Amino acid sequence: MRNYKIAVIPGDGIGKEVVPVTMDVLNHAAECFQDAAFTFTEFPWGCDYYLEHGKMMDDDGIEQLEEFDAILLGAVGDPERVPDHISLWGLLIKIRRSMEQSLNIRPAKFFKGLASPLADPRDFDIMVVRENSEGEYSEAGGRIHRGQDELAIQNAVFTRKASERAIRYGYQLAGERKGKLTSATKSNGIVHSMPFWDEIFKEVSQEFPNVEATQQHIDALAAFMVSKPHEFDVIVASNLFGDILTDLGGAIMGSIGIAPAANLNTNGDHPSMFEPVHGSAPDIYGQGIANPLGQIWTAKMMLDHLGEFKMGESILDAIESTTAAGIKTQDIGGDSSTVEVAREVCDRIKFKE
Ligand SMILES: NC(=O)c1ccc[n+]([C@@H]2O[C@H](COP(=O)([O-])OP(=O)(O)OC[C@H]3O[C@@H](n4cnc5c(N)ncnc54)[C@H](O)[C@@H]3O)[C@@H](O)[C@H]2O)c1
Ligand SMILES: O=C(O)C[C@@H](O)C(=O)O
Ligand SMILES: [K+]
Ligand SMILES: [Mn+2]
Repeated sequence: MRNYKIAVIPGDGIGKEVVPVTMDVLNHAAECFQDAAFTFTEFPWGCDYYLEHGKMMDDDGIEQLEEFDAILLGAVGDPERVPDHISLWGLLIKIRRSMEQSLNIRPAKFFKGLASPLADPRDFDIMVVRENSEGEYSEAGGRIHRGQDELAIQNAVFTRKASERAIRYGYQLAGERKGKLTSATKSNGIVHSMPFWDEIFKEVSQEFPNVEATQQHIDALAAFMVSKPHEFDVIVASNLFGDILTDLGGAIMGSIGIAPAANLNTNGDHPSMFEPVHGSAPDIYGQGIANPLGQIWTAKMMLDHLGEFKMGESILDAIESTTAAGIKTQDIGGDSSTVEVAREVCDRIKFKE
């Protein structure tokens, strides 16, 4: 019996609704397969914790997380009560950076049984590799003066090391898939970091002669993701560009409530973290209507990461068969609750040899 220790951080808002049902799905899959089990340890960190303790997580929170095989996170943010930059940098981004989760892998694929808002979505299957450690998300900069002379400077940071790491991963992944890699750039407007990114994209292409490499300015690329998503395979993007493209990826699938993400630690020194692309959705929190499929899909990504491929596949199959049967939350045109959808996914998990 393989036993996995999973740290669970539901966080804020609908994170507290979609995470518990995902633990049910994982437990259910473990019962079906009989050869692996999960021990979940829950952490109460988030905005409630901040308002009580003045910090988003324990001071030694990162050390506490080190002993786990993986982290399952819901969402962080309660913008009415805590400024978003405080909550995200105090928990989500803190974990991503301290645990060197330098890549954020986010799929977007055509889903059976889901009405995409696109008139002709075709059978698209995209993987976005988002650089997850630097770029436009940087603490370098500051604010000076007050009043009419006040100014803010925000520096983007692009290192050769992190850019190369994301781009090389993109090439490798494309090589294992359809062999097409698109780099999101903006080197017509952003004159230092983006030409640098493009140069690295070109250099690394030499190692992958079988991958068809294209670069596209982010504005046009965003439009193409809507007009011809089926032409993409892997897209590699800086932190902010990848962030934006992956909400778009969720939207063209049918809802951002479906899209999952894997924050991968690639040096093996720390656990990786699995969370949906969406946030805490304060507008629907508390109604029991949040779509749990994005979070449940993160369980599949976590299982792949742990080497439990069959179990992961069985969860994705169960998700697809649930939507195909029309059991869906409101955001994708159904009337089922979070709990009903998750229960249906559990019931549809089948053992695979
Ligand atoms: N990784 C994260 O934890 C993360 C990601 C994005 C936003 N946030 C935070 O979440 C808070 C809200 O941000 P936002 O409103 O920009 O983005 P959001 O993703 O929370 O919500 C955007 C819209 O999508 C809907 N939505 C999101 N997830 C859904 C689901 N599972 N089912 C049905 N509908 C869903 C919401 O109701 C809302 O209308 C902010 O504090 C923000 O900083 C956190
Ligand atoms: O900008 C971020 O990384 C936070 C959130 O929008 C996400 O996509 O995880
Ligand atoms: K999230
Ligand atoms: Mn985002």
